[in-house]
Amino acid sequence: MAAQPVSRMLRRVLRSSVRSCSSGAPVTQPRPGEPSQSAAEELSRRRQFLREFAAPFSAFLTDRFGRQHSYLRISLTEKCNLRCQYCMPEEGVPLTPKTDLLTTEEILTLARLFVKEGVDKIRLTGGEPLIRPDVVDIVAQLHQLEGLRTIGVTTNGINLARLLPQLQKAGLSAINISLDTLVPAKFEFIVRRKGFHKVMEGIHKAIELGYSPVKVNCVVMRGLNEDELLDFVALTEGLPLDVRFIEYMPFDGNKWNFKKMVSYKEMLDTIRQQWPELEKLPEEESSTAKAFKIPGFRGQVSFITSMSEHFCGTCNRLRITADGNLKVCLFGNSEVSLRDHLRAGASEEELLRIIGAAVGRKKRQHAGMFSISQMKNRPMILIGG
Ligand SMILES: Nc1nc2c(ncn2[C@@H]2O[C@H](COP(=O)(O)OP(=O)(O)OP(=O)(O)O)[C@@H](O)[C@H]2O)c(=O)[nH]1
Ligand SMILES: C[S@@+](CC[C@H](N)C(=O)[O-])C[C@H]1O[C@@H](n2cnc3c(N)ncnc32)[C@H](O)[C@@H]1O
Ligand code: SF4
Ligand code: SF4
Repeated sequence: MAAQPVSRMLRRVLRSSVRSCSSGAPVTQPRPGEPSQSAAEELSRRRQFLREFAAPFSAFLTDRFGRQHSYLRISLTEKCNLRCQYCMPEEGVPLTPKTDLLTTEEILTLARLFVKEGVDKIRLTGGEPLIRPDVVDIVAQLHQLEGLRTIGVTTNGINLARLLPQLQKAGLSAINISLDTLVPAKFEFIVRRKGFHKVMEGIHKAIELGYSPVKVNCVVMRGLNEDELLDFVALTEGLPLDVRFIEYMPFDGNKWNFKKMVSYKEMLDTIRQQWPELEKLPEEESSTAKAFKIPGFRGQVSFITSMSEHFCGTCNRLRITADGNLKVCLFGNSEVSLRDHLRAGASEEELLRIIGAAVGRKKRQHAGMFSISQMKNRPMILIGG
């Protein structure tokens, strides 16, 4: 049951009006004598309108809790030029033989199918997506897909300054860069490789090329970098960055333990002690991050609170791993191989039925951090975030 083109258009217009509202664009002006409406009220009014009047979303991408999955994360590679402690074991991970990884054609075939069904945002991840030799070409081909509004990349930033001009020309619209410390020696310790200055160069290149905001992902770990929270916040005074502090999450081989996790509340307290004027901002309904700003600063800070306050209720994300598995939840170990079905010659309808069944089995929420830490899952590098 493919979504109708007109209803897709309507949905998109309405969604974009919700987005423009949540991103701080002007809201409806009050009539003379009426109280002015806050951005949050306006956002909630537009969402209500969207729920009531927008045409149905693809049934295959809608789960039993009514969540509509319009955001697809595709892992382009299992390899990486860094070895971050929180993501992978020092000795590396067993890699899938090349013949079992998705080819570029297979990635594009799947992307086309998902976009046809209503996915309007694709994020390329990895491993490190910018080490895939044809990444620029993949972005260019995705850019041709009608209905795809956002093409994003999450990168460690090492190859970014060099590749970003080409990626931008190819159609890359959003960029998230991982950086966990502002101290070069600590960088080497956390990621077990050199490259701090290249990442900084990548961040400045993204700003120079007009990406706004440039999101900086910072995984906060006790004893490692929680003492740098205020320095990261200070960075947003003069730069149009969205620094996103991420709670440390458990994955296979990353030695997670509760004591190393710094919770959202604790981070917020630390920042509020220095900047009591920190102000909450509205955000998109399905955002992974809670956003804040210090009045007068160019940038903002956010918190990705997967562990202490999950956001599963508004989840709109599906994942395809580099070896072609559809993973409906970051913390769920149930996967289905789209690669095998594709290679066996499955038709679009058959693929959609398989995708729909997997989405239908998606759980309401993740199992809680202590259960997750005991569960079998992939190492993060083989998922892609
Ligand atoms: N729990 C949970 N965490 C997620 C999910 N998607 C992304 N993250 C985590 O959020 C952090 C930042 O991920 P990004 O790759 O920048 O993606 P994003 O947060 O969706 O980025 P935007 O599209 O810019 O909102 C990483 O630690 C991801 O693992 C999700 O669906 N569930
Ligand atoms: C797995 S990486 C892949 C993309 C790219 N290599 C990068 O580092 O940006 C995607 C995101 O997941 C985050 N991440 C990795 N391991 C994590 C963990 N244990 N807890 C929270 N976030 C994690 C990274 O910081 C990064 O922002
Ligand atoms: S977080 Fe990204 S850069 Fe770091 S090891 Fe994992 S995939 Fe590589
Ligand atoms: S943990 Fe799973 S259900 Fe929750 S937001 Fe992440 S992907 Fe979605």
